[in-house]
Amino acid sequence: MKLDDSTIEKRLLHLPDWDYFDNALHAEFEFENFKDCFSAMSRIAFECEALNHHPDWTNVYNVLKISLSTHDAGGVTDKDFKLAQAIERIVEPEDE
Ligand SMILES: C[C@H](O)[C@H](O)[C@H]1CNC2=NC(N)=NC(=O)C2=N1
Repeated sequence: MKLDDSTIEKRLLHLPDWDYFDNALHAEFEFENFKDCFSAMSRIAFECEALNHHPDWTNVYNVLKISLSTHDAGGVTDKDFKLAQAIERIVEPEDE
């Protein structure tokens, strides 16, 4: 079920790397180099398969841009927050 804007904004208070616009959650992560970036991407890919939920993402060298939305629902759902949290645990483990 698509979440409403105020629910999304409230839940984003716990995810400071993420913004909400264009009906999706967005984050950008910068790594030391391509190897570190792609390594994080492959770890994220396993989480996506486990959750059966997949990001729109782009990678240029050491930068990873991720957008999360639930295509079937036409907006942001709990699945997107679950995946955003899983991505945070991979990319920013020291924040846990
Ligand atoms: C059949 C399968 O469950 C769907 O295609 C899933 C897979 N991953 C998905 N990922 C995202 N981001 N949105 C979806 O609607 C979606 N649907």
